[in-house]
Amino acid sequence: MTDAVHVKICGVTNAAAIDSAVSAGAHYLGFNFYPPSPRYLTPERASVLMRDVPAGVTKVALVVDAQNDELGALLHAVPADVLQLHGHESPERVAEVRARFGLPVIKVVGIADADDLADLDKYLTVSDQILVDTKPPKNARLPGGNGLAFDWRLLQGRQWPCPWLLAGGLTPENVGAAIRLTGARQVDVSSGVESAPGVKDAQRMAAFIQAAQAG
Ligand SMILES: O=C(O)c1ccccc1N[C@@H]1O[C@H](COP(=O)(O)O)[C@@H](O)[C@H]1O
Repeated sequence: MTDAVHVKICGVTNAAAIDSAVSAGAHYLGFNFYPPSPRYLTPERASVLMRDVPAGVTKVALVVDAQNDELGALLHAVPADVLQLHGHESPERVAEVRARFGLPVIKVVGIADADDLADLDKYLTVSDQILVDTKPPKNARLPGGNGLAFDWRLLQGRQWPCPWLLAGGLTPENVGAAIRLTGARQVDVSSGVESAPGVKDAQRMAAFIQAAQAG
């Protein structure tokens, strides 16, 4: 028997959403520190919410092209377990962040076509995990969290030497198919389990986790 698929619920913004996600079996919770996002939390607010996350659930701090002073202040304020780098961070920058701040790093790589998979390879030795997400369209307001899927067939037959998560436009309705097609053992979702931008829906989170683990 294989282990259950791990689910990351990204962009939780209040205690009720955290409770629902944890009760439903989320393995990771994502806290968003990108100010333009509807899921943005101030470090002060996030630190209050993160204190009550049970041990065993990984608290991920999502940042976009954050500089060292910003990261230092953030990690001084919040008890994050992992950093998610969701911007244009180079492999050298990922290595620097990991060494300087001493936390495991999830580097996000955006995929639109097969060429983007070559970029992914550059991060395999510097990142603890890779998050394979949809490359944002040029006119997108956000670098992620847009509810857009990429062609999952691009990942068929791929294997990487480090753990990875699949993201981008996942929903309770499509996550099972996405897992079957890609072989993902970890999935990440934000807008697909919301009733409005930034508002997590308890039923959709539970349905998503159930579908992923049945997947
Ligand atoms: O969710 C956001 O607002 C966000 C903002 C900036 C960078 C990343 C963001 N979200 C991440 O994007 C993926 C995919 O989101 P979705 O499921 O397609 O809505 C999500 O898993 C978050 O990690």
